[in-house]
Amino acid sequence: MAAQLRLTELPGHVREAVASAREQVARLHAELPRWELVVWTAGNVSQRVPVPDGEDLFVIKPSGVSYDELSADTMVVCTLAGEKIDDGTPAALSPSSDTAAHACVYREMPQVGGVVHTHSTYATAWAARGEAIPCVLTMMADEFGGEIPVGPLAIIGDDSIGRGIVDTLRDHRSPAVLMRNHGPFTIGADARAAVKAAVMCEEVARTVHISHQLGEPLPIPDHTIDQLYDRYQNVYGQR
Ligand SMILES: O=C(CO)[C@@H](O)[C@@H](O)COP(=O)(O)O
Repeated sequence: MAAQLRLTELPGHVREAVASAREQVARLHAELPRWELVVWTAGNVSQRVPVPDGEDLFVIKPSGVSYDELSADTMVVCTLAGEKIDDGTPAALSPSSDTAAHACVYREMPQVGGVVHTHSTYATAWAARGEAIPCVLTMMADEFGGEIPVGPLAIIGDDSIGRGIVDTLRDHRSPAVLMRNHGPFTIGADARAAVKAAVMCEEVARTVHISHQLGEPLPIPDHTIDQLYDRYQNVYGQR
């Protein structure tokens, strides 16, 4: 625990931002079983807490806690070094086992406000083959701007998973990466956007898998992908 950092001693606006992030992240974890992206506790969501004139923090779920037992009060607050602060939760309550990976993404990609990790079945099946999901659906062009790339085999325990995510996505339009032999990690402007990317990643992984079983999916020309991506990112929905 970063003992020198105590939530109760932070400025009021930071404490309010932490409280809001805790509510959002706790609520968003319910989306993982809702969209059948996880079994048991095998997935996690986090959100950055910007700290003006200081180092940002982030909020992440506690490790191994059932989704129906999660609440805002149990969301763990960490530094960008991935260390739990004195956040009011029991000292023994450990953050997600993927905290180092989330922290690495937040340190290296300042535009990222949310990170999600699941082992959703079809996306993880593509990850097991180390095969990128080709951009053969307009929905993929819309959300991912091209293929969903594969990241390296990296073993949990240090920030090698995080470095693999950053090295793969840093210069890529996709908000999702299939970490080889492991599963998808997604990023977004906030946790909700990262959860959406995880939902869409599993949906297109399933569709392209089914298409592959029946024949060879047809590629979409790059200029068409660009056109679809631009429309979806800048026009689609309510502005
Ligand atoms: O993939 C792994 C462990 O290998 C983790 O993402 C998964 O079990 C979820 O762990 P947490 O409950 O977030 O610690």
